[in-house]
Amino acid sequence: MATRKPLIAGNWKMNLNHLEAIALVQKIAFALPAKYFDKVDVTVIPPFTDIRSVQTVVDGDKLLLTYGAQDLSQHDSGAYTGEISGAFLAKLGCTFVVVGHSERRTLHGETDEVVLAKTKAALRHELTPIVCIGEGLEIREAGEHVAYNVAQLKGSLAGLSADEIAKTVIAYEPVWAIGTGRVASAADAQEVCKAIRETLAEIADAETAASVRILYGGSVNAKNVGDIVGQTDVDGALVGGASLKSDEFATLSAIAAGGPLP
Ligand SMILES: O=C(CO)COP(=O)(O)O
Repeated sequence: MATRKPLIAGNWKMNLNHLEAIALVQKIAFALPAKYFDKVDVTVIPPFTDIRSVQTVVDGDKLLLTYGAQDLSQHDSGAYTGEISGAFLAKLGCTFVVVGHSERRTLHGETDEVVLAKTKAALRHELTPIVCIGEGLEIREAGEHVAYNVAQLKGSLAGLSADEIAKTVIAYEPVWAIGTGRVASAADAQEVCKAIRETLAEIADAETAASVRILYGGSVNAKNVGDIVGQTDVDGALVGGASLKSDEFATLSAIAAGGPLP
């Protein structure tokens, strides 16, 4: 079976200006010595306006953490006021780009079709899309969460080749667990992440499914990350609030690396 290196991605959402971003990246780098990076990939996902500054710190200090963006346009250039091209993100040295976060799906009406188009745009520019899916509370309470996530995954990756799917990361983020402090149990996370991997085997192949990293997101912190990333099909976490605290983010990254604590 493929070995999947854990990935911890810090989604800063709309927090921190570019000066605050520089300070946070420096603090994370200080708190997380180089030795951890053999066992965990760590990335920060700041707002667009911070990325150039983050690039300067990462390159200047030769940091091992990577960075990415929270969204991109499905188009490469043109009359799309306010949109950001994947070409620009690639030029800034971004490794990852989040697509289809539930806040974009809900607040900006992004459908699976839009998420698919953005996933394709990311792949065109050699960015790794972190494709987000996740059910709301009503779906969970109705016990329909597995089928719902499988359908959302299929819609968001429809028509991609196995090679393209192999270049993605999938994030399962139950909407009811985001920013609420209500984390899914490790077993809840595993149930859906396992179904995601089985679906990847169906739409791509078993080898691809075994290689793709699947993250859990929703109220992840240093206390619960160990249990969550200990699950067979959970390969890391997409972290919101806790990614804004350097010590906590470094600690949870070290836990995902298998320790010891920094
Ligand atoms: O949405 C999230 C990450 O993308 C999760 O946010 P919280 O960790 O703040 O719940």
